[in-house]
Amino acid sequence: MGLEDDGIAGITGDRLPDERRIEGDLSDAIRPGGALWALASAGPQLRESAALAADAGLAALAEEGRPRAVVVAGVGTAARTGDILATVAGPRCPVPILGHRSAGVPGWVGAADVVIAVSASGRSPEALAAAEAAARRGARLVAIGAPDSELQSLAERARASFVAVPRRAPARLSLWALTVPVLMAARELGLVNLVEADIAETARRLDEDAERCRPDADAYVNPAKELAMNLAGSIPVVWGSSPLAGVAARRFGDMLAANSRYPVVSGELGEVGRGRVGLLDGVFGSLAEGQKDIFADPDDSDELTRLRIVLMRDDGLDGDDANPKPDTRRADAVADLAGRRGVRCDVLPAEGGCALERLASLIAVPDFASVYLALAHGLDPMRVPAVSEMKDFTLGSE
Ligand SMILES: O=P(O)(O)OC[C@H]1O[C@](O)(CO)[C@@H](O)[C@@H]1O
Repeated sequence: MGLEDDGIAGITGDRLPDERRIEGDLSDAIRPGGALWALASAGPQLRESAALAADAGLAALAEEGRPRAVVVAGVGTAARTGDILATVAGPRCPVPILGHRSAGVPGWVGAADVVIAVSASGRSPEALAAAEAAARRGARLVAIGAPDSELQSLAERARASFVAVPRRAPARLSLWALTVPVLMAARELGLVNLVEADIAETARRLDEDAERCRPDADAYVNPAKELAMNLAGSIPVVWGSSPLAGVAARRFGDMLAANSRYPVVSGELGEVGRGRVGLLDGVFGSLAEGQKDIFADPDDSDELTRLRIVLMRDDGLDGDDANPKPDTRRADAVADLAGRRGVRCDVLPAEGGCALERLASLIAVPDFASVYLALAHGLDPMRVPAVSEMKDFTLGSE
């Protein structure tokens, strides 16, 4: 049993959310190792990880020049770091950046490529197999994960760079600690333009958002509690208005599924506009809104389940050479379509002066909201028996 979702302690929790649960005693979640504690440490996590990566000898990566391609290998949150790298590098990046979520590496990977193997625990079979395959094929390898792990031994045997990220929380609560070394490796390769001030500003924003979302701030001043209660009892639909916002939307989907255990639809508006937007006209969209009994008891479990849209809106940044300004028409259209059907749409705007900070501005509050939503249902966000059982099954079958 480790930090990750340990213990099949039975499923506790209440089908109906109750706001009083997040206004009361949250000592379990704020104690060191608890979910709110881990999220509140996002800023320090990012700073610490940047310092560790700076000492990890990543500069050696640049010695062989620009690679043909970069593969970021891992699963779950580790794989999300590859999506973040791709979005921070932007569509004009001269080298393809590919997230690889299954064991090993794609067949074409060879000596001209760089493989970044990421695993918070340092023992996911997918990341280990990727690191092994990269070393065998002579690709440049960087490994990122827990100190004294199998991944570290493998990296040492392959004489590859290893960034030891201390493991203080489950992978999904260590996003920033895992992401920064990936970005810093890509910076050495000349693929992202990330200056120290960007890292400092992003960490500062994470600190400020943690302060706004702190447990003793009531829902009317706490944006995460407010978002959690707006989503309570609904099917959340999280759409991002640009590639960057799309990554944040999928991240919110990960967190709502794992922490709050809500079914979520998430994606980027470019693809959504081609079909998924039809959800607005469906059983949980306009049909539910049309048949809603406005006098119904909100605690009545027969009340129709409805969609709630969370629109992560990124209007881009003037003068950002890596990322052209996104087309904002789809975001306007979705908000309008939802409004005309009576489907609630909360808009979260991206803020900040660089891609990383803008991403953080779309991730921090929703991360907290996913934990508050779990707590409002009496669920323990740190214990997800289905995840542990699934792991046991898959490891057992190997
Ligand atoms: O980063 P690690 O330790 O390789 O774990 C990968 C993924 O496996 C899980 O533990 C379970 O699926 C996720 O929470 C995590 O993101």
